[in-house]
Amino acid sequence: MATHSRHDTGARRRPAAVIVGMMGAGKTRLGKEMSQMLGIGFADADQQIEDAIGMSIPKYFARHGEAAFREVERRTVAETLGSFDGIYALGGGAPMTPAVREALHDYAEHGGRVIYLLADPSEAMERARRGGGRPMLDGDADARWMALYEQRDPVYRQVANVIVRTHGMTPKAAARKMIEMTNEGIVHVDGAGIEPYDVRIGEGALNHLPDVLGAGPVRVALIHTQSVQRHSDRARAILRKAGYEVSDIVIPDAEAGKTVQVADGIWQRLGNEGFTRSDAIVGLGGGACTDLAGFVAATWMRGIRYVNCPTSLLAMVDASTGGKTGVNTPQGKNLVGSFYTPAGVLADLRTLTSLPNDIFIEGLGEVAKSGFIRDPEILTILEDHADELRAFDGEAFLDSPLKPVVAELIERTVRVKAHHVRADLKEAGLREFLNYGHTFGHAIEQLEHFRWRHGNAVAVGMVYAAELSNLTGHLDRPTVEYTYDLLDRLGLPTSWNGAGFDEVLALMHRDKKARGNTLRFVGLEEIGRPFHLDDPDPQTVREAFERVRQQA
Ligand SMILES: NC(=O)c1ccc[n+]([C@@H]2O[C@H](COP(=O)([O-])OP(=O)(O)OC[C@H]3O[C@@H](n4cnc5c(N)ncnc54)[C@H](O)[C@@H]3O)[C@@H](O)[C@H]2O)c1
Ligand SMILES: O=C(O)C(=O)C[C@@H](O)[C@H](O)[C@H](O)COP(=O)(O)O
Repeated sequence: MATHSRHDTGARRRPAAVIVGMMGAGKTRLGKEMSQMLGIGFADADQQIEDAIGMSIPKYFARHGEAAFREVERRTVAETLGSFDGIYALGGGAPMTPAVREALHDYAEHGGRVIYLLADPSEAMERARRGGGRPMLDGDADARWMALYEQRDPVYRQVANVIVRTHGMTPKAAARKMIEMTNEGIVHVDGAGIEPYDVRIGEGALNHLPDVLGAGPVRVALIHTQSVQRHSDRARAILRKAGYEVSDIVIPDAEAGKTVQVADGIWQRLGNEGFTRSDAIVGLGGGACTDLAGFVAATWMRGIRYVNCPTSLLAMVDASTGGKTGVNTPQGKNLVGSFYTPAGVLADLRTLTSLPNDIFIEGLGEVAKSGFIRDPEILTILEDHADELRAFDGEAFLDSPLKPVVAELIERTVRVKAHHVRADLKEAGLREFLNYGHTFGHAIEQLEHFRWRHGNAVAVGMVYAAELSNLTGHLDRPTVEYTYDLLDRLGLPTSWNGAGFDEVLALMHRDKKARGNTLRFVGLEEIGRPFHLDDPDPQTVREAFERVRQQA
């Protein structure tokens, strides 16, 4: 499980995954299957306890009572969580003990995966009955099982960070799904004014859709573009299987879909199809689609639940997280919108299999931005893998050595985004650093009538910001040269000559960071140290433009 090693904080051993769930859910069966597939060990808490007490659990229960049993269980679980590195299945009642919950919470906080195995109740009841020897089911077994389920289900949901539904699956298919869903990166986003949510990055992340949407919505509007039909078909199947009524809404591709006219068409459909406040929206596509879907969610009945399923690299690393939603107007990019936080972000790496090479490369622009403003390790990874990244081939991606590299770049970039959003949701200061390269970049997009892709425009915008920082005496020349060199190696543009200075300047004055007649930029003092560059000398603003243009 590659993801876990990324979170390792020391030499301490800990399970690759812990499985919780009701009696009869298949924790032992599927845990063994997972451990065989992964070639790692398996431990079952009930078996460990029976070995330790030297008798069967029912006998121990009868002699010493439940409280004594729970104490042995607590000790066993605590010890195993700190010393075992295979798959660990817990007894159904273990998470009901507060100390076990705390230990699981600590384990999950340090990157551990707690899987709630959610089987179909009738299947699980039947298995639990067949298994016998379960003191908690004494009497009417099915009624007892149901009562325990009602008690325990909310607790399992609280301790787990992965919920896997196995209804109708063979044990092998279920174990494969469990491996897939645990082997993913999770970035938690919280902060003032933010209902906390997770960004999940991995193959099969779309499987989380029902659990992120929850039981509230009856209807779900699945907003997507034609270009991602294959993936929206998969999302629709997952949603329908979970019992939602799905409205399929196809919008125009790219920036053409990010308009108030498109939003209006969707508002009309939601109205005609009876969408209420408890219903939900899923935006599946590139950043233009998730921006638009979020905007519709923010405005429909003043705000309904939404989940983003980004399918381009750029949307995975940036657009889908942080709650900036909006549309463009003829006067500029993203001029109308709202800060509105998603309920979750599911970045399914499988969707990248259909992503064209040039759109993947565009996404590297925002990845590099995050390296420049905060995480230099991102730049090192980009340097080390520039040739392979530049040669990205979606069809070969999932089986290629590039997959873990891209997964790590996505997770690191999302962490940079989460850091800024957490501290400053509504962009009063720190969050503006995420706008590095955007003042000039947005002007290019507008002047090129969106024929230039966002990430490419931001790449040139970063060159402009680096030159401006250099001209104002903040950034050394080698770092400016490094910016040109790295972006160039990744296949990103570093110059632009599409319009005159006055047109660019007029658009930069309309940037959202501008105040009154004052231009405001994000500059760089050194890699990892952005700063607010307010009201720079007009001559320098022009000179930086000339430098970027001269290269073209
Ligand atoms: N909200 C934010 O915080 C934020 C952050 C960064 C960018 N953005 C916005 O995001 C947009 C740019 O995002 P983008 O680069 O994803 O552009 P995009 O949405 O235009 O997608 C690029 C192209 O790739 C296609 N595509 C996407 N995923 C695909 C897949 N898996 N297979 C095949 N084709 C696929 C799209 O249909 C489109 O043609 C801009 O509008 C930008 O302003 C928003
Ligand atoms: O999340 C942010 O904040 C950003 O600035 C991220 C940018 O990369 C992104 O392009 C965003 O859409 C720009 O927003 P805007 O406020 O400049 O329109």
